[in-house]
Amino acid sequence: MDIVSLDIPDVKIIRPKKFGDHRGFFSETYNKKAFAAAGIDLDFVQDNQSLSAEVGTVRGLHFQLPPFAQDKLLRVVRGAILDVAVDIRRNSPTYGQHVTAVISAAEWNQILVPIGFAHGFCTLEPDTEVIYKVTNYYSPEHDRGLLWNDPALGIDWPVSGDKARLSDKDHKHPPLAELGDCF
Ligand SMILES: Cc1cn([C@H]2C[C@H](O)[C@@H](COP(=O)(O)OP(=O)(O)O[C@H]3O[C@H](C)C(=O)[C@H](O)[C@H]3O)O2)c(=O)[nH]c1=O
Repeated sequence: MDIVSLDIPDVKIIRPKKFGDHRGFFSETYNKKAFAAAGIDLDFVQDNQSLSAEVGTVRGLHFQLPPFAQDKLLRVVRGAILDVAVDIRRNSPTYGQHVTAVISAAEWNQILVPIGFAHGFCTLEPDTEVIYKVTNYYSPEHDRGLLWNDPALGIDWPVSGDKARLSDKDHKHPPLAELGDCF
């Protein structure tokens, strides 16, 4: 298993080993002991899966407030996404800054987005299927969002606002300037 930190080092890219043979492949996609040995000691309590049919589907930017804040370990089992994590930890030197990574079935990579980040992605291929583990349960009362295309974030999304496919909810999140203190 390889682990690489992104420019905001709390966000990491993990690539598990993939054992191929004439039948196909096998991969341990998560191993708590291996993660702990790499200094990532998290207890995941819920698995999520989403399918996005169209290229340019944007889900995000989402987070849950404490005490239901979530670390997320995300992978793509079909297709590809541009994944985005925005640092919204008020006292962080990288507050308001973001990192991106292409996460795809072909790359067989994963992204670890810790508590304190608003998370989202844009699909790069049709019928993209994402699976991710979270360290806290879903709590609608603590579910919050940040406006995906807030100019203040400077995120270079691969889709323009008029072409992106979003949920009604995701059109209405506040920009960073109106977010207040969350973490
Ligand atoms: C997140 C979640 C949602 N739901 C229900 C609530 C809605 O009725 C339906 C769709 O939820 P939503 O539109 O929030 O789904 P996404 O837009 O894919 O949200 C996710 O998108 C980005 C990428 C994230 O990082 C979050 O994990 C998550 O917010 O599933 C549940 O029942 N449990 C859950 O944990």
